[in-house]
Amino acid sequence: MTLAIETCGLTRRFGGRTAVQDLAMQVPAQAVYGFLGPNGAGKTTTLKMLLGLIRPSEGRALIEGIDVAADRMGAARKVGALLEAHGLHANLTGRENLEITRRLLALPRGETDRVLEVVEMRPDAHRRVSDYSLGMRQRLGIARALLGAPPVLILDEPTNGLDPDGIADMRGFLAGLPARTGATVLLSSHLLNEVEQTASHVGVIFAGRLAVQGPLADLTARAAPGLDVEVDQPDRARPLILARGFDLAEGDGLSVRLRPGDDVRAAAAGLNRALVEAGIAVFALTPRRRSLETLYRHVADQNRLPTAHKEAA
Ligand SMILES: Nc1ncnc2c1ncn2[C@@H]1O[C@H](COP(=O)(O)OP(=O)(O)OP(=O)(O)O)[C@@H](O)[C@H]1O
Repeated sequence: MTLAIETCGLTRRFGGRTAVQDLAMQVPAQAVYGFLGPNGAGKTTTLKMLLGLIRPSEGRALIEGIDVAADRMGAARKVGALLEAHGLHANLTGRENLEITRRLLALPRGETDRVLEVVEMRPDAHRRVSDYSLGMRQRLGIARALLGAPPVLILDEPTNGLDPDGIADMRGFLAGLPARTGATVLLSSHLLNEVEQTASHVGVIFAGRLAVQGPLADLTARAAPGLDVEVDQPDRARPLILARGFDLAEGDGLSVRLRPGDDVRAAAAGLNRALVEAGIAVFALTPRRRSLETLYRHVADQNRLPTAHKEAA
């Protein structure tokens, strides 16, 4: 497997505080890698180390095999980035903004039209950025990251602040980027739905440590199936469920976590019988599909941290 991004023992301390610890990230070429974690987990610090904007305290980061600390400019040539602060000039047009970067990078003239085409913004290129929606600004920021066709794109929360339509558009756009441009995409997010619908690979970071990583399909297949249980006496049902060897997830309601490999239908039938025999009325037993959220909740419980936000939309 060719790796577009690889980190070994990557660690960053701020004073006595460790923001990122011993990170071993592996992003295969042409993946869309969703880098997921709650606020303050260390995502931005990691991205900044990958971009050579801050130095690691220990360990190293490789972009397309180039050590970022040893050859910062060489590594930078392989990467296009979208960070939170765009630095777009609001009083210039979209095209003029791109032209500034194109000239700085000494790229051929046609490059601006090429990236405008990729983000489908040619019809709006002549308008001032001050008249753009947030979604259009994000796209223009991505167009700028695409200038020079770098093999790796690093995008920090690319759907931040977008409306539901904008989020859906951006997801489709990002998921299709590797096929359209051959690039590898690393995107950070605290939104599970976004990552589940966009990414081919996922890494979850908690308190500076990578808790899980791998192809999304493998990770969700590994997630234990679940059952949501609605009864008239949850307080009596709870110990009964635990006595049958199942776990209960934190939160409102009775969210039963089965064991990996458990048959959901057999577990539901057995649980239903036990509850009814105990005189508890069962209103509903709803299987929960294996999803990134199931896995995330499990890892979050193990790390005793709040779950990431579900999308409001
Ligand atoms: N320059 C800095 N000085 C001191 N502490 C810092 C600095 N930058 C980040 N930190 C700390 O490192 C930890 C990780 O922060 P980081 O911004 O990487 O998290 P994050 O996962 O990107 O969170 P968010 O989603 O909120 O941006 C936090 O505890 C943060 O306070």
